[in-house]
Amino acid sequence: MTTPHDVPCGTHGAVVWLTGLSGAGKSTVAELLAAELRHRAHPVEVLDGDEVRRFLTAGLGFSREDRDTNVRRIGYVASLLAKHGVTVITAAISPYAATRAEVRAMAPAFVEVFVDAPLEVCAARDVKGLYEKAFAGELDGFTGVSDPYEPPRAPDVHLRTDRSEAADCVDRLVEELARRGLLQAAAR
Ligand SMILES: Nc1ncnc2c1ncn2[C@@H]1O[C@H](COP(=O)(O)OS(=O)(=O)O)[C@@H](OP(=O)(O)O)[C@H]1O
Ligand SMILES: Nc1ncnc2c1ncn2[C@@H]1O[C@H](COP(=O)(O)OP(=O)(O)O)[C@@H](O)[C@H]1O
Repeated sequence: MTTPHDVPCGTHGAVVWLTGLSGAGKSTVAELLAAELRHRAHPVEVLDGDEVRRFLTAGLGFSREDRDTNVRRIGYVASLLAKHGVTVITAAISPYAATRAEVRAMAPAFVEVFVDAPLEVCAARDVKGLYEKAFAGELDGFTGVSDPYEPPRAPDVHLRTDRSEAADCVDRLVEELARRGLLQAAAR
Protein backbone atom coordinates (compact mmCIF):
# COMPACT_ATOMS: atom_id res chain seq x y z
CA MET A 1 0.00 0.00 0.00
CA THR A 2 1.15 3.55 -0.65
CA THR A 3 1.86 5.95 2.16
CA PRO A 4 0.64 9.52 2.56
CA HIS A 5 4.06 10.60 1.20
CA ASP A 6 3.12 9.10 -2.18
CA VAL A 7 0.25 11.56 -2.60
CA PRO A 8 1.02 13.99 -5.41
CA CYS A 9 1.84 17.47 -4.22
CA GLY A 10 -1.27 19.68 -4.21
CA THR A 11 -3.84 16.98 -3.50
CA HIS A 12 -5.70 16.94 -0.21
CA GLY A 13 -7.62 13.73 0.03
CA ALA A 14 -9.24 12.72 3.28
CA VAL A 15 -11.72 10.30 4.73
CA VAL A 16 -14.60 11.90 6.59
CA TRP A 17 -15.94 8.97 8.56
CA LEU A 18 -19.50 9.43 9.79
CA THR A 19 -20.55 6.98 12.48
CA GLY A 20 -23.81 6.79 14.40
CA LEU A 21 -27.06 4.97 14.94
CA SER A 22 -29.52 4.26 12.16
CA GLY A 23 -31.53 7.44 11.71
CA ALA A 24 -28.96 9.65 13.41
CA GLY A 25 -28.46 11.60 10.18
CA LYS A 26 -25.37 10.11 8.51
CA SER A 27 -26.80 9.94 4.97
CA THR A 28 -28.39 13.37 5.23
CA VAL A 29 -25.19 15.01 6.43
CA ALA A 30 -23.08 13.05 3.91
CA GLU A 31 -25.15 14.21 0.94
CA LEU A 32 -25.29 17.83 2.08
CA LEU A 33 -21.56 17.93 2.75
CA ALA A 34 -20.85 16.31 -0.61
CA ALA A 35 -23.01 18.91 -2.36
CA GLU A 36 -21.16 21.71 -0.57
CA LEU A 37 -17.75 20.31 -1.52
CA ARG A 38 -18.80 19.75 -5.14
CA HIS A 39 -19.99 23.33 -5.23
CA ARG A 40 -16.41 24.28 -4.30
CA ALA A 41 -15.12 22.08 -7.17
CA HIS A 42 -13.58 19.70 -4.67
CA PRO A 43 -13.36 16.04 -5.72
CA VAL A 44 -15.71 14.08 -3.49
CA GLU A 45 -17.26 10.63 -3.23
CA VAL A 46 -19.87 9.30 -0.83
CA LEU A 47 -19.74 5.69 0.35
CA ASP A 48 -23.08 5.21 2.06
CA GLY A 49 -23.62 2.06 4.12
CA ASP A 50 -26.91 1.21 2.48
CA GLU A 51 -25.63 1.59 -1.07
CA VAL A 52 -22.29 -0.05 -0.38
CA ARG A 53 -24.15 -3.09 0.89
CA ARG A 54 -25.85 -3.46 -2.51
CA PHE A 55 -22.54 -3.61 -4.37
CA LEU A 56 -19.20 -3.69 -2.57
CA THR A 57 -20.37 -5.77 0.37
CA ALA A 58 -23.43 -7.53 -1.04
CA GLY A 59 -24.22 -10.71 0.85
CA LEU A 60 -22.95 -9.54 4.22
CA GLY A 61 -25.30 -9.50 7.18
CA PHE A 62 -25.20 -7.80 10.56
CA SER A 63 -23.17 -10.17 12.74
CA ARG A 64 -20.11 -8.56 14.31
CA GLU A 65 -17.90 -10.36 11.81
CA ASP A 66 -19.92 -9.19 8.80
CA ARG A 67 -20.17 -5.61 10.07
CA ASP A 68 -16.40 -5.56 10.57
CA THR A 69 -15.82 -6.88 7.05
CA ASN A 70 -18.21 -4.27 5.69
CA VAL A 71 -16.45 -1.46 7.56
CA ARG A 72 -12.96 -2.65 6.57
CA ARG A 73 -13.91 -2.79 2.89
CA ILE A 74 -15.39 0.69 3.03
CA GLY A 75 -12.25 1.89 4.81
CA TYR A 76 -9.99 0.31 2.22
CA VAL A 77 -11.79 1.82 -0.79
CA ALA A 78 -12.12 5.18 0.96
CA SER A 79 -8.39 5.26 1.68
CA LEU A 80 -7.47 4.39 -1.90
CA LEU A 81 -9.59 7.24 -3.20
CA ALA A 82 -8.32 9.63 -0.54
CA LYS A 83 -4.74 8.89 -1.54
CA HIS A 84 -5.64 10.23 -4.98
CA GLY A 85 -6.94 13.51 -3.67
CA VAL A 86 -10.61 12.67 -3.21
CA THR A 87 -12.49 13.65 -0.08
CA VAL A 88 -14.45 10.51 0.74
CA ILE A 89 -17.45 10.77 3.00
CA THR A 90 -18.52 7.45 4.49
CA ALA A 91 -21.86 6.84 6.17
CA ALA A 92 -21.94 3.45 7.84
CA ILE A 93 -23.09 2.77 11.39
CA SER A 94 -19.62 1.28 12.06
CA PRO A 95 -20.54 0.34 15.61
CA TYR A 96 -17.21 -1.01 16.88
CA ALA A 97 -14.47 1.33 18.09
CA ALA A 98 -11.64 -1.09 17.32
CA THR A 99 -12.68 -1.43 13.70
CA ARG A 100 -13.00 2.34 13.33
CA ALA A 101 -9.44 2.62 14.67
CA GLU A 102 -8.30 0.15 12.00
CA VAL A 103 -9.77 2.17 9.17
CA ARG A 104 -8.38 5.41 10.61
CA ALA A 105 -4.91 3.89 10.34
CA MET A 106 -5.38 3.20 6.61
CA ALA A 107 -6.22 6.76 5.56
CA PRO A 108 -3.85 9.60 4.66
CA ALA A 109 -6.12 11.94 6.67
CA PHE A 110 -9.08 10.82 8.72
CA VAL A 111 -11.80 12.83 10.41
CA GLU A 112 -14.06 10.77 12.67
CA VAL A 113 -17.47 12.37 13.00
CA PHE A 114 -19.91 11.16 15.63
CA VAL A 115 -23.37 11.77 14.16
CA ASP A 116 -25.23 11.65 17.40
CA ALA A 117 -28.88 11.72 18.37
CA PRO A 118 -30.48 9.88 21.29
CA LEU A 119 -31.93 6.47 20.49
CA GLU A 120 -35.46 7.78 21.23
CA VAL A 121 -35.01 10.51 18.63
CA CYS A 122 -33.70 8.05 16.02
CA ALA A 123 -36.57 5.69 16.83
CA ALA A 124 -39.12 8.50 16.54
CA ARG A 125 -37.67 9.48 13.15
CA ASP A 126 -37.79 5.80 12.12
CA VAL A 127 -36.85 6.74 8.56
CA LYS A 128 -37.17 3.15 7.30
CA GLY A 129 -39.60 1.68 9.82
CA LEU A 130 -36.88 -0.62 11.17
CA TYR A 131 -37.05 0.58 14.79
CA GLU A 132 -40.71 -0.35 14.96
CA LYS A 133 -39.83 -3.85 13.78
CA ALA A 134 -36.85 -4.07 16.13
CA PHE A 135 -38.89 -3.00 19.17
CA ALA A 136 -41.61 -5.45 18.16
CA GLY A 137 -39.00 -8.22 18.15
CA GLU A 138 -39.36 -8.77 14.41
CA LEU A 139 -35.77 -7.76 13.62
CA ASP A 140 -32.88 -9.37 15.51
CA GLY A 141 -29.60 -7.66 16.25
CA PHE A 142 -30.68 -4.13 15.46
CA THR A 143 -28.05 -1.56 16.44
CA GLY A 144 -28.92 0.34 19.60
CA VAL A 145 -31.89 -1.89 20.36
CA SER A 146 -30.57 -5.45 20.43
CA ASP A 147 -27.00 -5.00 19.16
CA PRO A 148 -24.16 -2.81 20.46
CA TYR A 149 -23.11 0.64 19.40
CA GLU A 150 -19.83 1.85 20.88
CA PRO A 151 -19.87 5.67 20.74
CA PRO A 152 -16.57 7.32 19.86
CA ARG A 153 -14.82 8.49 23.04
CA ALA A 154 -12.90 11.29 21.38
CA PRO A 155 -14.39 11.97 17.94
CA ASP A 156 -12.77 14.67 15.82
CA VAL A 157 -16.22 16.23 15.45
CA HIS A 158 -19.31 15.55 17.54
CA LEU A 159 -22.59 16.53 15.88
CA ARG A 160 -25.86 16.49 17.84
CA THR A 161 -28.44 16.24 15.09
CA ASP A 162 -31.31 16.57 17.55
CA ARG A 163 -30.02 20.01 18.55
CA SER A 164 -28.59 21.45 15.33
CA GLU A 165 -30.01 21.75 11.85
CA ALA A 166 -28.37 19.63 9.20
CA ALA A 167 -27.04 22.73 7.43
CA ASP A 168 -25.32 23.84 10.65
CA CYS A 169 -23.78 20.39 11.04
CA VAL A 170 -22.37 20.68 7.53
CA ASP A 171 -20.98 24.15 8.27
CA ARG A 172 -19.10 22.70 11.23
CA LEU A 173 -17.61 19.97 9.07
CA VAL A 174 -16.52 22.42 6.39
CA GLU A 175 -14.87 24.55 9.09
CA GLU A 176 -13.07 21.53 10.47
CA LEU A 177 -11.82 20.43 7.04
CA ALA A 178 -10.61 23.95 6.33
CA ARG A 179 -8.90 24.14 9.74
CA ARG A 180 -7.00 20.97 8.88
CA GLY A 181 -5.96 22.31 5.47
CA LEU A 182 -8.02 19.69 3.64
CA LEU A 183 -10.12 21.93 1.43
CA GLN A 184 -7.75 23.28 -1.17
CA ALA A 185 -8.64 22.31 -4.72
CA ALA A 186 -6.77 19.24 -5.88
CA ALA A 187 -4.14 19.41 -8.61
CA ARG A 188 -5.58 18.41 -12.00
N1 LIG B 1 -29.71 -5.35 12.24
C1 LIG B 1 -29.46 -4.15 11.73
N2 LIG B 1 -28.75 -3.24 12.44
C2 LIG B 1 -28.52 -2.02 11.91
N3 LIG B 1 -28.93 -1.61 10.69
C3 LIG B 1 -29.62 -2.50 9.94
C4 LIG B 1 -29.92 -3.79 10.43
N4 LIG B 1 -30.63 -4.46 9.47
C5 LIG B 1 -30.77 -3.62 8.43
N5 LIG B 1 -30.16 -2.44 8.71
C6 LIG B 1 -30.07 -1.34 7.73
O1 LIG B 1 -28.71 -1.35 7.29
C7 LIG B 1 -28.11 -0.08 7.48
C8 LIG B 1 -26.82 -0.21 8.27
O2 LIG B 1 -25.83 -0.74 7.47
P1 LIG B 1 -24.33 -0.34 7.73
O3 LIG B 1 -23.56 -0.94 6.62
O4 LIG B 1 -24.24 1.11 7.93
O5 LIG B 1 -24.03 -1.09 9.12
S1 LIG B 1 -22.62 -1.50 9.76
O6 LIG B 1 -21.73 -0.32 9.68
O7 LIG B 1 -22.06 -2.61 8.98
O8 LIG B 1 -22.93 -1.89 11.14
C9 LIG B 1 -29.05 0.78 8.27
O9 LIG B 1 -29.09 1.97 7.52
P2 LIG B 1 -29.01 3.43 8.17
O10 LIG B 1 -30.37 3.63 8.73
O11 LIG B 1 -28.75 4.31 7.00
O12 LIG B 1 -27.92 3.49 9.19
C10 LIG B 1 -30.37 0.03 8.26
O13 LIG B 1 -31.22 0.61 7.31
N1 LIG C 1 -29.30 17.90 12.00
C1 LIG C 1 -29.70 16.87 11.25
N2 LIG C 1 -28.79 16.19 10.54
C2 LIG C 1 -29.17 15.12 9.78
N3 LIG C 1 -30.43 14.64 9.70
C3 LIG C 1 -31.37 15.29 10.40
C4 LIG C 1 -31.06 16.42 11.21
N4 LIG C 1 -32.18 16.86 11.80
C5 LIG C 1 -33.17 16.04 11.37
N5 LIG C 1 -32.70 15.10 10.53
C6 LIG C 1 -33.53 14.06 9.88
O1 LIG C 1 -33.17 12.80 10.46
C7 LIG C 1 -33.28 11.78 9.48
C8 LIG C 1 -31.95 11.10 9.39
O2 LIG C 1 -32.00 10.05 8.45
P1 LIG C 1 -30.71 9.51 7.71
O3 LIG C 1 -29.89 10.64 7.21
O4 LIG C 1 -31.17 8.49 6.73
O5 LIG C 1 -29.93 8.80 8.91
P2 LIG C 1 -28.85 7.62 8.86
O6 LIG C 1 -28.16 7.69 7.53
O7 LIG C 1 -27.94 7.91 10.02
O8 LIG C 1 -29.62 6.35 9.04
C9 LIG C 1 -33.68 12.43 8.18
O9 LIG C 1 -35.09 12.32 8.03
C10 LIG C 1 -33.28 13.90 8.39
O10 LIG C 1 -34.08 14.80 7.66
